[in-house]
Amino acid sequence: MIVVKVGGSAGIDYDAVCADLAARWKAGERLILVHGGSGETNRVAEALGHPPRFVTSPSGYTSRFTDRQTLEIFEMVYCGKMNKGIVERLQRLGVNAVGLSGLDGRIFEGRHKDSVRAVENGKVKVLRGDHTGTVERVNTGLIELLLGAGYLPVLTPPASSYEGVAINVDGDRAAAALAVALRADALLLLSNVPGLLRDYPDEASLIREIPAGDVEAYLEFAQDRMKKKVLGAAEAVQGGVKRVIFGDARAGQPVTAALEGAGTVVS
Ligand SMILES: Nc1ncnc2c1ncn2[C@@H]1O[C@H](COP(=O)(O)OP(=O)(O)OP(=O)(O)O)[C@@H](O)[C@H]1O
Repeated sequence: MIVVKVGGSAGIDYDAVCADLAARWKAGERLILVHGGSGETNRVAEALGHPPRFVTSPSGYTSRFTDRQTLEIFEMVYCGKMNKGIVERLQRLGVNAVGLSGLDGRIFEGRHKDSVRAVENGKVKVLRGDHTGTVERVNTGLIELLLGAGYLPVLTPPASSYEGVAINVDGDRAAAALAVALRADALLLLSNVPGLLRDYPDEASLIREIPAGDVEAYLEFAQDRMKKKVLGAAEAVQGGVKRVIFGDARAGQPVTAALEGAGTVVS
């Protein structure tokens, strides 16, 4: 079983990702796709007059402040345009894909965090009304039901809180939780960069290998949102996933290339 997470940053070639996935699926490989949608969410939020707000925690992690209106825009893009766009591509390629969010059947479940600590103008502030959380539980029963019946699951945030409230969760860490829960052989984190760069944005500074026991030491090279990807990789290998690969989804055969070792391989 392979869990593939494809991001939502500018430059990602979803046609290439879906064509590669479809070929592998038809050859008999068991796959699950998790996707993001941050770039398009930012664009739509601006267009709707509710621009995105990113906050940085005292420990340096950046996240989207998700008030109720932002959550609704997030759902429009992630569960709507992005999810259905990917499902349509796969259907056209002859793969019976089913697109679901983490809310559906509580595929992804976690605790709702209503407030976030953010550093603004050098001061730590507590912002309330946030709809975020971290995936703590995965409904593997529903995923296995779909896979067992021949459907390729295409999953996206948000998740469900334990009270049934929609929460924005990091897609990379959700994919890591899924890979752990399903005892996946590999987790691919595909985005618009060749992998983890030692000297971002210099693409020649690609880090090719990271020893599984040492992932957190590489957090220092990741800026902003890349930090969550590195954290997700650490969680996956600690949870027993044998290989995590940060790969490039901009062209070619992104899934195959990553599985063949292009990108940053954590093992
Ligand atoms: N050291 C680094 N190496 C590679 N990319 C980095 C690094 N530091 C920061 N980045 C940034 O991290 C981004 C990838 O993370 P991001 O979460 O934005 O992408 P995504 O997974 O495509 O999106 P989504 O949140 O929609 O799933 C890259 O586009 C790059 O700009």
